[in-house]
Amino acid sequence: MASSRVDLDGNPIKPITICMIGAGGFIGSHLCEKLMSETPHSVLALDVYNDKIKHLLEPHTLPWASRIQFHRLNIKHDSRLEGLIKMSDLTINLAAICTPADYNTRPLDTIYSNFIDALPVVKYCSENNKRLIHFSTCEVYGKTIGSFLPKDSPLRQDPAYYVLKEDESPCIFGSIEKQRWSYACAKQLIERLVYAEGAENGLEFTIVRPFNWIGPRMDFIPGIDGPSEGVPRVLACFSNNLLRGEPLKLVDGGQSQRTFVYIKDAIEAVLLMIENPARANGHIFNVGNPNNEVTVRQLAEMMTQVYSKVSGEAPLEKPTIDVSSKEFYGEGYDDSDKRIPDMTIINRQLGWNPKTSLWDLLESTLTYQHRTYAEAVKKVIAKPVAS
Ligand SMILES: NC(=O)c1ccc[n+]([C@@H]2O[C@H](COP(=O)([O-])OP(=O)(O)OC[C@H]3O[C@@H](n4cnc5c(N)ncnc54)[C@H](O)[C@@H]3O)[C@@H](O)[C@H]2O)c1
Ligand SMILES: O=c1ccn([C@@H]2O[C@H](COP(=O)(O)OP(=O)(O)O[C@H]3OC[C@](O)(CO)[C@H]3O)[C@@H](O)[C@H]2O)c(=O)[nH]1
Repeated sequence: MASSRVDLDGNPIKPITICMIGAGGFIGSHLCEKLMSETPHSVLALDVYNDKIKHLLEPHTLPWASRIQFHRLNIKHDSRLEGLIKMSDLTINLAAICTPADYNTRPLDTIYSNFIDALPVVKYCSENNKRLIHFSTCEVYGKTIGSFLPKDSPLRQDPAYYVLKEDESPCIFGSIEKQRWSYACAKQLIERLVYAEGAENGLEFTIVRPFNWIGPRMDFIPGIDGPSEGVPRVLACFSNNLLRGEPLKLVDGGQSQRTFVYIKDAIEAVLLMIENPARANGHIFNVGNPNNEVTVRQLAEMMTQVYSKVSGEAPLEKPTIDVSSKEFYGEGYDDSDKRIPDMTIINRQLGWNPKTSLWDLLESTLTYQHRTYAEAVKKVIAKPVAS
């Protein structure tokens, strides 16, 4: 495996050590899995949790045991961080608060997590001449230009008004009291800082803008492996509703549009960035699937159908219910209207294209959700409520 790997230009790929911050999360767990099963690279996995990568860490007889090391640490205050970055060839920073329910209700934590806490990571990489892959977000684009046109304007159909391009599209956020944008704004500023370190101090960097990557292990099911009152991202919210046999909640009518990409397709793109530094350095990449666009309402309808297929349970007569954003997320929520990634740059630099249709990715993901959670949810529902 190690000797036969070549990069996109035919050069042999040397094994490297990667300092992966936030390795215990959704994306980190899939990236660790890929690196362990298909590459010779080593990972220093940093996170406050490791539940999602336990299967890669134990037992110690696993074939990759010598190539992955977990370090339980909080990057907010841990003096080991610089040493771990120095020991590595590449740092990948995934650590963040990145659930929209937190952006308007915990704006300070959101801004600290996505900007302040990332500062030392950028600084240590720059000072020690270490390459950095920093995870940003598609949310830095905010709203589309088209969303400001009159509802009946024909220009709304023109891709120039909605397709999001790394090097051309503006970042359009709402007013300051719409605290939803605290996350996007913090991510935008850290992107600018990384970019400036590249321009002024020669930092070798790549910035990734994920467009709604979804799949197994995303977030948590409230009351099962996360807080009962917690609000995860839409895949886990809708999975939770389906597992409990309750209607899926459509925020403000579910009219917002998203493109969803299968986590396993997206991880292929990250691996290409890791192994092709000459093609990836200095670039910002959209990583998404422009062919998988739906409104949130359509997503709910499709998930209802797919879940019925994989669980064998008939769908509810009324599978969705409308809720206002104020009721669901609280004061200060706002939304991105539409997110279609332009794929020119990632295509040109890395030749990457997503493969999996929305139906197929939902089928494998909901099969996982049903297998992992259905029994536990049934038990919780069956428990009599204490009076
Ligand atoms: N999943 C997506 O579709 C998506 C979309 C846009 C952007 N992103 C970005 O990708 C990155 C990873 O996202 P994810 O979906 O895997 O989220 P996640 O919440 O599953 O993973 C983040 C991980 O970072 C860890 N972490 C947070 N703060 C930390 C700290 N101070 N010290 C140590 N560890 C810390 C968390 O414990 C968690 O395991 C984030 O930066 C996010 O903003 C993801
Ligand atoms: O029960 C629900 C939950 C959510 N919605 C609506 O679905 C849309 C998507 O919501 P979600 O996936 O939670 O988050 P966003 O796409 O808005 O934001 C994420 O995008 C990338 C990332 O940066 C990290 O993943 C994050 O910020 C939205 O319109 C919700 O209102 C619903 O109707 N019902």
